[in-house]
Amino acid sequence: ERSPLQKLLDYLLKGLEKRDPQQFFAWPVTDHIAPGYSQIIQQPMDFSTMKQKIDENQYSALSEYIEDFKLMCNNAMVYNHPETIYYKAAKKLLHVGLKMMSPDKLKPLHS
Ligand SMILES: NC(=O)c1ccc2nc(N)sc2c1
Repeated sequence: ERSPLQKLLDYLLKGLEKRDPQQFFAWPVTDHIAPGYSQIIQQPMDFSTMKQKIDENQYSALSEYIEDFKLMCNNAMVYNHPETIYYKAAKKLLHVGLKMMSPDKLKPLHS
């Protein structure tokens, strides 16, 4: 049932989740833990939602998946102030994640 793209996205998700050991990005952010979140962030995203979208074959290309990853990290850098651990974790995750998924890193898998 898993297409090659779904298998690639599963593999990349595992790599990205490893870089979020505190699980700040594992689940949807609630207004309970983050006051006013749903008013400030119009398009929430988290790893569990990305996993669900992989399983439901909602990604037709790696680029769409990378957009959700960037959305997730950027949301955290909008809602949280720069001095917070959440902002800092998001900034780091974004850079490490994009490096992981860069064309030169993925070329051997593509050939
Ligand atoms: N991903 C986020 O923006 C995020 C995650 C966890 C969390 N916990 C708080 N008390 S604020 C907060 C924000």
